[in-house]
Formats: sequence, C-alpha cells, structure tokens
Amino acid sequence: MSLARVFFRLHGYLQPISKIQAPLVSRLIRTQNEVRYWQYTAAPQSTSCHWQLQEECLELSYGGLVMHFDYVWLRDHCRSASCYNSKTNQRNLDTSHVELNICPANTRVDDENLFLTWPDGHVTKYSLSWLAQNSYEGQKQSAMQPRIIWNSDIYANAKVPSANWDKFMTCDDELKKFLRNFLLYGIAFVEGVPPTVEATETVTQRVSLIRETMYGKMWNFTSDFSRGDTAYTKLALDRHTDTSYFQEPCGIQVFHCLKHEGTGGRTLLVDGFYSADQVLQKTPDNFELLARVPIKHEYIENVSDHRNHMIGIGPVLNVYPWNNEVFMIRYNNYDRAVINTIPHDVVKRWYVAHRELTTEMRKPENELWVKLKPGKVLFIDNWRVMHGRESFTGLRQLCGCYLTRDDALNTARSLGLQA
Ligand SMILES: C[N+](C)(C)CCCC[C@H](N)C(=O)O
Ligand SMILES: O=C(O)CCC(=O)C(=O)O
Ligand SMILES: [Fe+2]
Repeated sequence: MSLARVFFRLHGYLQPISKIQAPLVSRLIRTQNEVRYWQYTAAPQSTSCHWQLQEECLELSYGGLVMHFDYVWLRDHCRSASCYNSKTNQRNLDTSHVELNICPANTRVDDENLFLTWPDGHVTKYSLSWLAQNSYEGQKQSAMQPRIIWNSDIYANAKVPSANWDKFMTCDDELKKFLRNFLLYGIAFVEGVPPTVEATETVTQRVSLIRETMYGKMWNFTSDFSRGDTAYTKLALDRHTDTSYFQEPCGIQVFHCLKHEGTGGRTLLVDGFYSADQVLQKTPDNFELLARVPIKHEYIENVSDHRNHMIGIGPVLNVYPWNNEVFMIRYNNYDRAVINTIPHDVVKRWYVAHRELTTEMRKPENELWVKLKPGKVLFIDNWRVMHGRESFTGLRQLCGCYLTRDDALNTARSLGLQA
C-alpha cells in the first residue's frame, strides 16, 4: 500500500505536509545564530479593507491578509449579548439552531468593524482586528508557542540567567522572567534552592501542580534497583522524553540532585524541536512520516510491590495540522513498543526517518551537558527537550517530580505571557 494511501486512511482530513502552502521553514526568521518563530501582530500593516460575498464564505482583505470566513462560522461566533456572555467568556447561542446554509441579508463595513444582518434581523458586529487575529489565514502565519530553537552554541550565547530562589519565591517578575525563558528554550533553572525534597516541592508550586504518577508525587531516587526501570541504575541513559507510554506524556520534568559522592552523572539536554526542524529542512518526507505514523510506547513493570502496564500511542512528532508547528515529541527508544500497526513497506521508511532524527539529536553540537548540583533545580519541557545522563559511580540522589503542563501555561498566561 502506498504511503499516501496509508496517510489518507489514517488522516484523510489532513493535507500532505508538502502541499501546505507556507511550510514551517519559511515562517522562521533567522538572525545571526538565533532562530525565532514569527509572532503575529494584530496591528494591521494597512487599514484598508475590502470584502466580497462569495457563494459559501465572506472574503475579507485587511491588514495584508486575505481571509475567508464561512457564513455559519460568522453566525456561530457572534459576540452580541444574546449570543455570547462576555462575563464568563462562554457561548450562549445554541449552534444547533443555526441554519447551516445561512447567508447574511445585509453586509456593511466601516473603518473598524464588519456588520452582518442575518435573515431573522439579528445583527452581528465584528471588529476587523478581531477577525484578522482569529482567521485561519492569520493562525497559519503565527506560532502558537513562540520559541527559540537551540543547539549548544545558541543556548550558550544566549546566556540565559537562572532564577534566584529568594526572588523566585517572592517576586512575580522573577517568576515571569523564568517562565519566559522556559517557554522560549524549553529548559530553565532556579539556583540557591535548599537541597531538600520539601524545598524542591515548594519551588515547583510557584509554577504548576504536581502530576502524580505511579512513581509518586515527589520522588527521590538512587541507583537502588527499587523499580523496574534503567533510571534506577548507574548506567548511562541516552536522550529521551519521559512517560512516552502515557496517552498524554507528562508536560514538565523537574530534577534536583541532592547529593552525589562519585564521578560522572552529568545531565544531557537536547532540543528536540531543533532536531525536528533540521529533518524538516533536509528531508520533508521524513518529517511527514514522523508526524503521521502513530507509534506505541509501553511501560511494563513487574517487581515486588510494583505492577504497572502503561501504553501510549502517538506519532514521534506531534504537529498542529494548520501550520506544521511541532508541539510535542515522544522519543524514547527504551520504551518504544512493538511496531505492529504499519505495513512493512512503510515500516522501512519510518525507520529511515527515525534514523535521520536520531542522527540530528546525536550531533555533538546539539548537546548541552550540565552537572546538576545541590541547590540548582532544573525544569525541562518534556514535550520538547530530551534528557539523558552519563553513567556514574558512587551515591547519587536525584529528587524531582512531574508537573502538569496546563497549569504551568496557565501561570504563564496569568503573568501576561503568550503560552
Ligand atoms: C523520573 N523517574 C525516576 C521517577 C522515573 C523514570 C521513568 C523512566 C522511564 N523509562 C521513562 O522514560 O518514562
Ligand atoms: O538520573 C538522571 O539524571 C535522569 C534519569 C532519567 O532519565 C529519569 O529519571 O527520567
Ligand atoms: Fe528520563
């Protein structure tokens, strides 16, 4: 079976990535060493507005964008008091009562607004800038999550400061700076934290809620083989994301090394979004395969008190279909399960694509190595940045937890950040 047909069956509603008009690459602006996503600004470049009623949609040209709004959509999103409760930000309108082939009886535009009168006399008013911000065409050009993708040089040159424990706990501005860096780079540090599990928990509560898993809430582990996983040994671990075997992998991972009396044990960090972007630029077909083919990850634990069987299914690269922006990477070769849902010819091509991504991720120039010390707490975006570790000797005690992603983004938004 051809790949195209497999895609059609699995994701018939999606356009092939190669056919999407504005590929991800063209939406990146490169400045010196830095790669940054566009931020769409609502401010229109030109305030002139043209509109045209087409058979199925209203075409609106405004602020340098040509936008298309379906009539049902325009009726459904009406912000009038009877259709929308602006106190609760919830829809009042019962969408099921809207005639699917509805068409405005009258249309008018002034300097700032579009006015539509519907056949029953109801009037909808949209500000043109609101329409520009909320149009499909506008969204296609903007990033959901502005970010700076990095290799080790880019990260080192950015000289991203760590937050300071005292300030972090008391000053919202320090928290905001920390979260801005975390959103941009997918990693951030707090220094000067007392080397205890309690203080580590306290520091995380500024950011989000703990995501309890079968490993507990806060964990504090050594190489004692207490659980059925290589993390609980002294062995090196290649770069990976954690909990790839959850339907929704944990959003954030927190590490605080409370003690290490021995050698080795450095932490490896790699920006998975940077590697994915390299694949997209070099071999878009491989990017597409990694974004389309669902893969299983599995955690089977069978040691004394701990019996767990977790399965998570999803592509290695999770992308928003309208703009190809990668929002989550599921990459863990240890926990990847049997591949049995893909025909053999596609399997081979998937392995080729996976190999290319792995090659990018393993390039030494993409690796950031840090030695975690007591007092230095590391937050990792587990949907983006891979972590690994060097083998070590001696007693090494690592504490930390997972955090819920929604609540971290909620904190960021409450401080005025785009998240
Ligand atoms: C972090 N902590 C030690 C609690 C758990 C480690 C989980 C390791 C697992 N192979 C995974 O990648 O998800
Ligand atoms: O020991 C470490 O530094 C990290 C181990 C690991 O990958 C994990 O706990 O998720
Ligand atoms: Fe891990």
